[in-house]
Parts: sequence; C-alpha cells; structure tokens
Amino acid sequence: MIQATPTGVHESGDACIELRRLHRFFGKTKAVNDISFSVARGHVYGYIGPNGAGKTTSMRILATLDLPSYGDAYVDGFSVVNDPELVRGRLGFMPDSFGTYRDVNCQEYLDFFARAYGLIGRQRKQRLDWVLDFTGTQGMAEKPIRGLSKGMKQRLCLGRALIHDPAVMILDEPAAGLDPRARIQLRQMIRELADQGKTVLISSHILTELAEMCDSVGIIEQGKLLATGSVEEIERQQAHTRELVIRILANEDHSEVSVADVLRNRPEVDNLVVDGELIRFAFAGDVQDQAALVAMLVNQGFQVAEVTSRKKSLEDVFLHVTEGLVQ
Ligand SMILES: Nc1ncnc2c1ncn2[C@@H]1O[C@H](COP(=O)(O)OP(=O)(O)OP(=O)(O)O)[C@@H](O)[C@H]1O
Repeated sequence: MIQATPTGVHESGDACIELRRLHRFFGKTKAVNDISFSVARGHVYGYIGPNGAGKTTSMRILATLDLPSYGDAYVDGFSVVNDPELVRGRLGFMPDSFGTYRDVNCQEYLDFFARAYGLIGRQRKQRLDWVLDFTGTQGMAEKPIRGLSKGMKQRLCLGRALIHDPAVMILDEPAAGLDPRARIQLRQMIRELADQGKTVLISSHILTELAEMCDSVGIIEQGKLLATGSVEEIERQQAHTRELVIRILANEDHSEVSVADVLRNRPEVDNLVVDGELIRFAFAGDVQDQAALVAMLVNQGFQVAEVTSRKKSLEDVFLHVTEGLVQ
C-alpha cells in the first residue's frame, strides 16, 4: 500500500466535507465548474441536480477516484489531492451502481472489504456483526448476492461503505429504483448515521426525496452550484416562487390581453400566462405588494373578480432554480 505523507490537516471550522473552487473538465464539458460548499460534522447534505449535472463527478473526486482539474476538496480535514490515502480511511463511498460479486454471500462480501480496510480478529467480527445488524441484512448473511432484491443489495452496499466506521459517507443516488418502503427505511438509516456523528453527502435528482432528511441542500446544474442552504433558506431565497392567479371579467373598455400587457410591464411579474379569464404569473412580492397590485388594476378599470395565491412546492422551487439544461 502506498503510504501518503500527510500535508497537514486543513482547518475549516466544523466542516467535515469541504469543496473549494472545485473544477473538473472533460474536454469541452465543464462537468464541475467552480463549486464550493461545506458540510458541518454530523450533518446530512443533499446534492440535487438533473442528469449530467456533475454530482457523480464531484462525488468521485471526494472519494479519490478522480482528480480535480483545479481546486481541491477536503474530507475530515484532509485534501483529496495531497492526502488521498488518509481520505480513503475516513470515507465510505456508495457508488450509483453495485459491484459485480454475484457468487459470494453477504457475509463473505462484507468480510472481504473489512479485510481490505485492515480490520483483524475480534474487531473485524464485531464490526461485521454491527453492520449486518444496522443494515438489517443479518437474516441474509448466508445468501448469495445474486439472489438479493434491489433493496437488499442497496443495504449491503451501504454496509460495505460503513464497514471501516468512516467519519464521512458519500452516497450517490442510493434511493434510485427503491420501492417507497425501502426509501423510507433508507432515510431512517441515514438520519441515524448522522445522529451517530457521521457526515453524509447524498445525491438525488429529486429535491422532495431528500428535503426531509437533509440539514442543508445544494442544487447543481451544468456543473454550477445554483443554490445552497437549508431547504427553508432556499425557499426564502425564491420568495418570488409565489404564484398568483387573477380572474378578470371582460368588459368593453379592456380586453384580457391589455391586462396582461399592464402586468407584463411590472418588474415583480414573471412567466405570465393568459388562460381565458384567468391570468397566471410568478409574483416577486409579499401580500402588501399583492394588495397594491390589485388596487392598481381596479383603479385602471379592470374588474378583478378573484385573486388566488399559491406558495410554490419544493418541486416548483427546484424547477425554478434549474433550467432543465443538460450537457
Ligand atoms: N469520464 C468522463 N468522460 C467524459 N465526460 C464525462 C465523464 N464523466 C462524466 N462526464 C460528463 O460530465 C457531465 C457530468 O456528469 P455526471 O455523471 O457527474 O453527472 P450527474 O449529475 O451525476 O448525472 P446523473 O444524475 O445522470 O448520474 C456529463 O455531461 C457527463 O457526460
């Protein structure tokens, strides 16, 4: 085994994972394009973005399976560029595809990785028992991997990433393809790991899937981090994600189109759609601004019959932050 010479712990407050101006280019593709964020010890960070956003690339760099073009990332204080061996000992990585050990049973599989991490004797046996118990694979210990369901394989893969008791867990779309019960169970396991003090970075395409279990999230698209913070903070940043629907009665003086023209000229109005008597739009204002808008329309002679406002769902926030761009 190559012995790394530690270049020193990188001090960064309580951050247990830190990406600092991380870049990774593949030819002209900017898979990761200047991403920085940090995750505090014992926190779960959701890494959310559409296909091709750059999630796997940045996670592979954190797991020391790839190197950045520029920038650096730190795991438990150690640089993935300068101290990859030290990073590996502190990190458990669950890739988005399961390995190919079809003919070994679960116990043999975990034992193999425990040995690879240098666990010996009683310590190895205790760790193996803990992992089988924690992941609920105890009853499957003697079963060959090829006979496991997708949910059980995911549990085993999580167990493999946990076998050396790492401080940091990097989980690349662990919920993909799981049924609803298995998703809930996975969520509970991840929360439990964080409560035990582990720091978790978990990726998904779907904000709602992660919102409940994450202390904070980052939304990434085309290699750029578009928003980061707690789900509540991101919702607040997207204050104009309130949608207003106004019903205007047609009269001789005004047509619906002219209402639309009036509204379109307002700076707080965006994405306006006319749907018969209904006019829908995103509104960047609070309830006072909303009242002022209605008063202005009434003063201009429009017959405002109905106003409804809807706070956008997390799905809407995600769609608003991203543009659906793929590379
Ligand atoms: N080894 C590689 N060679 C060339 N391009 C690559 C390589 N790895 C990733 N890419 C490109 O980098 C971009 C980001 O890919 P990445 O797999 O990191 O995205 P992702 O967010 O994990 O997507 P998904 O949700 O589909 O897994 C994509 O355009 C992808 O095609």
